[in-house]
Amino acid sequence: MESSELWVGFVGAGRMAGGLVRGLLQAGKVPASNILASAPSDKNLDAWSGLRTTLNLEVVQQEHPGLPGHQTPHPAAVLEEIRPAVDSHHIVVSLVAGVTIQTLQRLLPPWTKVLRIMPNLPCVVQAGAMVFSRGSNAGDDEAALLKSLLSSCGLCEEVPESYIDIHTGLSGSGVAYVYLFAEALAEGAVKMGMPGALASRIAAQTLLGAAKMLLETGEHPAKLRGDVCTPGGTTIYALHQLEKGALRATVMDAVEAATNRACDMAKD
Ligand SMILES: NC(=O)C1=CN([C@@H]2O[C@H](COP(=O)(O)OP(=O)(O)OC[C@H]3O[C@@H](n4cnc5c(N)ncnc54)[C@H](OP(=O)(O)O)[C@@H]3O)[C@@H](O)[C@H]2O)C=CC1
Ligand SMILES: O=C(O)[C@@H]1CCC=N1
Repeated sequence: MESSELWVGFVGAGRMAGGLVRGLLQAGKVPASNILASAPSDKNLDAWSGLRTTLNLEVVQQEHPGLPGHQTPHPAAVLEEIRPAVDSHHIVVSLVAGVTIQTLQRLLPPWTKVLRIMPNLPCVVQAGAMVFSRGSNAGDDEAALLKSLLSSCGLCEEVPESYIDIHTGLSGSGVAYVYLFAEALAEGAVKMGMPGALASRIAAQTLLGAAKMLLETGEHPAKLRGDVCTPGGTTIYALHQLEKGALRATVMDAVEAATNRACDMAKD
């Protein structure tokens, strides 16, 4: 499909939807004139300047698929609202954490083509990590279209739906754990006398470089970590402190807590 024929509508104009739009626009995948977003108020719409914004129903009444990105206690109200306008040519894509394909299909007309995605915020800089799963009416064409669109925002893999909550704990939320780590690194350097702005820039570059090496070498992180440890040198002293603070177990607990919360949100 030509990008000029493709319409993308966002029900909910929040931070994650905005991040995906920025990724899509930067990659030239969809013209700005073909993007529409709805919100119940205009408090977040400043970030959407240059794009059209409207009411929920109108997003779906246009000739384009929808990406419901709202954060409400439960999606039922929003899906009930848009349901009358959902047509067989729409592809409904949900990025709502914890809401299953079964729930989406139950709340939409039975023939609706439903896809569920879990993105993360670095989509904004086209370095996102996304997974998606398809509902029973979504076929190869719909999956390929979604993958081609989202690949412009970063890594995008189709996975069994059972992995989506895990991906939420690992990566959707995981971005925040990494920011916390970056902050802690920089604060350690500030404590030792380095100016904060410089320490933050160096912390960010350290994370970027370490991530790039992981991806480009394909090595296990333990191997790369070992390469940094000069025998009797600085790094092993620091790692000993991190192990005493149970960093590894704490991070594993964090992924588990976020994954379990995503599962629980399905029941809210
Ligand atoms: N932030 C992230 O990093 C990630 C978020 N997600 C998912 O994205 C979704 C949105 O999260 P996030 O962007 O952080 O949240 P935000 O609070 O930034 O955005 C939520 C948006 O939804 C709008 N909204 C609320 N109720 C309705 C409604 N009834 N109809 C239409 N729009 C509505 C809000 O409008 P208003 O502000 O005017 O009330 C707001 O613009 C969540 O489901 C979350 O699970 C997934 C992966 C990562
Ligand atoms: O915190 C949340 O619930 C959402 C989902 C993943 C990232 N943000």
